[in-house]
Amino acid sequence: MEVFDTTIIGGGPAGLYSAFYAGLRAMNVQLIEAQTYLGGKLNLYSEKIIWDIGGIPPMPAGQVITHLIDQAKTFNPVIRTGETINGIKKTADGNFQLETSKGRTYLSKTLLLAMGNGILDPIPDPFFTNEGERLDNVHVSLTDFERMKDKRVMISGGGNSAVDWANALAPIAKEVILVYRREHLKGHEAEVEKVLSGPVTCKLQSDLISKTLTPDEAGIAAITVRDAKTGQEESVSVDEVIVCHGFNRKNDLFEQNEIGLTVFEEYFVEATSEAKTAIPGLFVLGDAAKYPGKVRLIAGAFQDAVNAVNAAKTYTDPLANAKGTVSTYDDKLKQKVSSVWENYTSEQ
Ligand SMILES: Cc1cc2nc3c(=O)[nH]c(=O)nc-3n(C[C@H](O)[C@H](O)[C@H](O)COP(=O)(O)OP(=O)(O)OC[C@H]3O[C@@H](n4cnc5c(N)ncnc54)[C@H](O)[C@@H]3O)c2cc1C
Repeated sequence: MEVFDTTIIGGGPAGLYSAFYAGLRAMNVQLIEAQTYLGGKLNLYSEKIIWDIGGIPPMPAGQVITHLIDQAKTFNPVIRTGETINGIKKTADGNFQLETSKGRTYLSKTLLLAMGNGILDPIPDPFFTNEGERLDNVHVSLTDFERMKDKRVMISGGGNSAVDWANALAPIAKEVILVYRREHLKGHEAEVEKVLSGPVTCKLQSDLISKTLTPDEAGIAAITVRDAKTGQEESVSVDEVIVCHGFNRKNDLFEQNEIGLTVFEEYFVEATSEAKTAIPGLFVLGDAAKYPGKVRLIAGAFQDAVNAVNAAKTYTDPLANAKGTVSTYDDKLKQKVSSVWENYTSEQ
């Protein structure tokens, strides 16, 4: 059976960038993603404009995913989607043996844990269903902005996602009404400030009491909102509803491994230094990692990926350059560099 130099668990920004970087370091790589699609959490906000990745012009997260996937494929790693790692052991000769949901077994010299907060499924809320049936105008994520044009959109929730959606939809929707049961919104200060001072109608410390369905009972036509401070109730008519109540996280791997992999603090794996964990050959990166100063952003995932790959590289080849400086004059890269250069000059 083929033994990979490294196996990356998770196909979000951390996993995808490390697939590229490990290829750059001449490693034999496989990446395994539980969902049937790549991109990790970016799929939850694929229409949101991302503007905080250095050197990349502002673009929707969906487009960032496309670029990440293209880059990840540069050195032809094996990429498997729709397959969950649900067991890890060590073999007598020191390799990791991975068991997957498809009943397959893979061998790998090192493991890069890029599993974010685990496999995410929206937390179900019966309020937004009709006798258990999903309603047509209720969404937990958006891939179709056009649909929101000139609509009255109610957002339920007050965390990062709710705040981001409110700001993103305000310029195109007829009205955005954000309802949150707490007093303060959570999220980046600038984004929260924008919601509070912009055109979004904010109903804080408010609860959703009851709903009126559309005549065909396929969607929600209006929601009664109660102001918890005054007790006043108001029926708000809506065209679309976005529910941002968080996600259930599945992280069975922490219970289903025989290598001593444990959760350090809720959903996180402790990195000792430069993405190293207490388990030799196992490295952690991206949102899954916990260490002082960890930044849970795409840019943070990229830095973790470089450190994790360099650590994995020197684990498999102790004589390899630990800092991972890769010259574009390297034989392996010459051809790629010249084709990039040709494309660039022909576009000028
Ligand atoms: C609403 C919202 C808005 C955000 N906006 C920004 C922004 O504007 N800019 C920014 O820089 N960051 C933003 N972030 C943060 C950014 O999305 C994360 O920091 C980034 O996605 C982390 O990447 P990751 O690869 O570590 O994890 P994830 O993106 O979570 O990917 C982890 C992947 O691992 C897979 N996985 C988990 N367990 C297994 C298993 N056992 N087997 C196989 N696969 C598994 C999961 O399915 C998932 O695809 C935002 C986050 C949210 C929620």
